Amino acid sequence: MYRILVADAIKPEGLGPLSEASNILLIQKTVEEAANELDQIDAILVRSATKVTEDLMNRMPQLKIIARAGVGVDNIDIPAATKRGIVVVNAPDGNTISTAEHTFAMMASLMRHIPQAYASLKNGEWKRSSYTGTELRSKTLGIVGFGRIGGEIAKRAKVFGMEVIVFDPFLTADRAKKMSVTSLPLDKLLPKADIITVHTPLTNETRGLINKEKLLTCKKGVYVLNCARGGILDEDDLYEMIVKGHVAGAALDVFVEEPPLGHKLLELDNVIATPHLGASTKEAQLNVAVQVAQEVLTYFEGNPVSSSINLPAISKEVFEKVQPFYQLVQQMGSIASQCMKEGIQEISVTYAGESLDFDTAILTKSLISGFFKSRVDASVNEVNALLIAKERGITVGEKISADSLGYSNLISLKVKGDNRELTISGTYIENYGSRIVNLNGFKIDFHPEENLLYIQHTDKPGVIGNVGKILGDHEVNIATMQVGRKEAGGEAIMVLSFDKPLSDNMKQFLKETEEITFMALISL
Ligand SMILES: NC(=O)c1ccc[n+]([C@@H]2O[C@H](COP(=O)([O-])OP(=O)(O)OC[C@H]3O[C@@H](n4cnc5c(N)ncnc54)[C@H](O)[C@@H]3O)[C@@H](O)[C@H]2O)c1
Ligand SMILES: O=C(O)CC[C@@H](O)C(=O)O
Repeated sequence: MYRILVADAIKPEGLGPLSEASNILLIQKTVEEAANELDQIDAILVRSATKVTEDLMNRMPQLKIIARAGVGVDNIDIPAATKRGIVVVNAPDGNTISTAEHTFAMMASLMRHIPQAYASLKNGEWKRSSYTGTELRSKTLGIVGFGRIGGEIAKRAKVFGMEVIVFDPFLTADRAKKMSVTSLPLDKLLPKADIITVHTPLTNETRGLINKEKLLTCKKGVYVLNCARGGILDEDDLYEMIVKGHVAGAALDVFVEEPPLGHKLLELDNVIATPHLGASTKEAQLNVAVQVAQEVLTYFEGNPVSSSINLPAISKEVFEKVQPFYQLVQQMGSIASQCMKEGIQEISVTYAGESLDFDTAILTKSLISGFFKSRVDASVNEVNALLIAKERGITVGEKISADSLGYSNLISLKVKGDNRELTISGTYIENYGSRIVNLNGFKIDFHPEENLLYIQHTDKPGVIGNVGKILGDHEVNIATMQVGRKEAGGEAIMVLSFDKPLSDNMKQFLKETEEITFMALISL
């Protein structure tokens, strides 16, 4: 049974797939309310209120996945989660439209003083001339951060007859052209814009991105908006620039500290604000809940998730292509690791064949996690596998080869240890499953079963019979046996599978067969 803590207000209708699953228990409590059961929690679902710090993660030793019902993950300590092998997923586009619409509503309200006029009217006043506004038409809108929300705002601005200029260091010329916007460096955008709205994530680079120095390069009378994350617009600098009359007004949905109780910016008449409402619509909340519920379910079904922050992003089409190889590579990594019980310097994997024609990074991570699971512990997964390899000074390489040796797909692994090397190749055959087709240069063909014994020996009459006899004498039933050799009388291998795990003692008995040069018990 997986225990999932729903720590923030997430729309229950969206959690249907989780509440219907028989192996999942949903616990709707805050972290404080669940204090006594944190050590049993497998997944946590949050919005922006709960801060998932390293300390909180330490109180949750079983935690496997953190799901953010929204976009921004600045309330989650991603490096700490990655180190622990905890997958972090979000709902990247479920609230895009709502936030774009909210930003637009804020912009119109700011330019027409709607909140101030409303408050005045409610106060019994009728001050029409005090609230003369400015049209949006023909104004230049500067969008800083041109991702999903930035793009939706541009579409709406164009319909209002605005000119749109954007700054985003990762924007391609192609997307700028498709969206009919002018892409400019930040220092060129700022002096041109009548209104500036920021839509970047909050990172070390974007914290304070728009500060006093930058605001001074803007037109006198510029309007600014922040419906992304508190701190992208430096709050102290913004306050000063408004008070000095350089900035005409600001619209803020987000703050460095939330709630921003007693914040000096809220005292200014030309600052309008909402309490982080960008994503607060029925539609967005349902969308994000459905998206994260599906991701968590996918994860607990043992399948790769599609919107992880600390794993490579993977589309539905790629997911379908990856799935057949996902377990095969983990098993290959695990076999290699159990056959190479020594210090490892290098692991390299080669992908060949048409059915492996996708970004194989996720497979390499899965393979490396399989390699480390038997060495480190079960908390190794695709999230932290490469980090663990790096920490241990192991180089991981990935190559694509045109030669799949006649297979429709072929994955080959080479592990270089302090004293030996090991190679292993596997393939996935539709309707037939995973096969290991080469081990240490020996052609072979076996299905990676749960309990295996790998023996390398001199090719002599009686060796196979002797191994069978020793196992039989100890009441061990052989389920399958595959043999391979390069040439008669040279080195040969056998791979045996069993219904039950083989005890370590059996290795001692088998070692008496002097032709055996190497042996490894493998459990998958
Ligand atoms: N107010 C709300 O309720 C609410 C709701 C949803 C999202 N958000 C926030 O809105 C922001 C944007 O969300 P999104 O879904 O559009 O994200 P996105 O990832 O689609 O877009 C962000 C864009 O910022 C760009 N960027 C990154 N670093 C930059 C830099 N240094 N300078 C300029 N551009 C940079 C990226 O290239 C990307 O195109 C995020 O901060 C998110 O947390 C707020
Ligand atoms: O949970 C919320 O309402 C805020 C969501 C928003 O800030 C986001 O980043 O998705």
